[in-house]
Amino acid sequence: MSFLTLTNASFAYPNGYKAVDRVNMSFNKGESVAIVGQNGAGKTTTVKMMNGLLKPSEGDVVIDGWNTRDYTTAQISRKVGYVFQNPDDQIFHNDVYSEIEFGPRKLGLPEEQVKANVMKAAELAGVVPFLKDNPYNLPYSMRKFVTIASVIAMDSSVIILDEPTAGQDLPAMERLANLIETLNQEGKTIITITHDMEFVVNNFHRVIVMANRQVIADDDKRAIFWNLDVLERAMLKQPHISRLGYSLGIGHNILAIPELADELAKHK
Ligand SMILES: Nc1ncnc2c1ncn2[C@@H]1O[C@H](COP(=O)(O)OP(=O)(O)OP(=O)(O)O)[C@@H](O)[C@H]1O
Repeated sequence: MSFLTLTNASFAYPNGYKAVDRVNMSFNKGESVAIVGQNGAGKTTTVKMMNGLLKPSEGDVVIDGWNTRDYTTAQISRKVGYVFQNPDDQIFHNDVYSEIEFGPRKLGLPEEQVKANVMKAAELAGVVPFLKDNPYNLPYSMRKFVTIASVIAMDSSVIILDEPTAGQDLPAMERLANLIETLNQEGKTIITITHDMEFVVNNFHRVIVMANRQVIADDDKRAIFWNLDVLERAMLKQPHISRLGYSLGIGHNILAIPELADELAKHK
């Protein structure tokens, strides 16, 4: 049985706008999944239903046997952590250490465990040198890692990263890749929302495509990035290497540079 399941889940905002319409998706432990689609497709609304920040107007969201209707967001955050798109919507402490320790402390973990969780999360996110700093004295890109650390410190089974690559440089992208791999290896499910198809190719296995408030495809990344009909419907582009292969008329399933090199060698 899946760890997290959305069944015909819809959500309408208080102004009546239906942002998500009968979405079905499910996730197992240890998966890495990217949710992609145009702005306004309903991605953020969907993931906010996964950690109880929003409760479905219709349908169900069930996490590890818990229907989110029956639990508070604080209770659900033990199982599913959500890193906000904008770190400034999440940060509310005056120093990085306090920001990261807030979650595990709220869980009532023993003091030693809180410390261990904070240090592990801070190391993975690369924020150890800034633990005493005020988060608002750090650049935006580093504030994002502070919020990632504060969710990792909760040790939830599922971690959702909403647009983690926005404004990040190469070392930061490497740090992100490393933390995703480490958490996946620990059996955690990592779900991201992103517009960065290279980030998807390099770090995720499965891709869910949303368009116009619904899921239009859910498959292995290779199948998605070579389904040109789905990409067109969602107004998405293939990753660079796939596009190059496509325009050269070779390798109708390639995603990575070594695969393109192999194909080119065959055509010499
Ligand atoms: N609080 C709100 N009240 C009313 N409508 C909202 C609210 N928040 C979002 N919406 C609308 O719901 C739709 C879906 O928004 P959502 O943020 O889920 O999309 P998204 O796919 O995540 O897009 P983005 O990539 O821009 O974050 C958008 O049209 C948005 O304007």
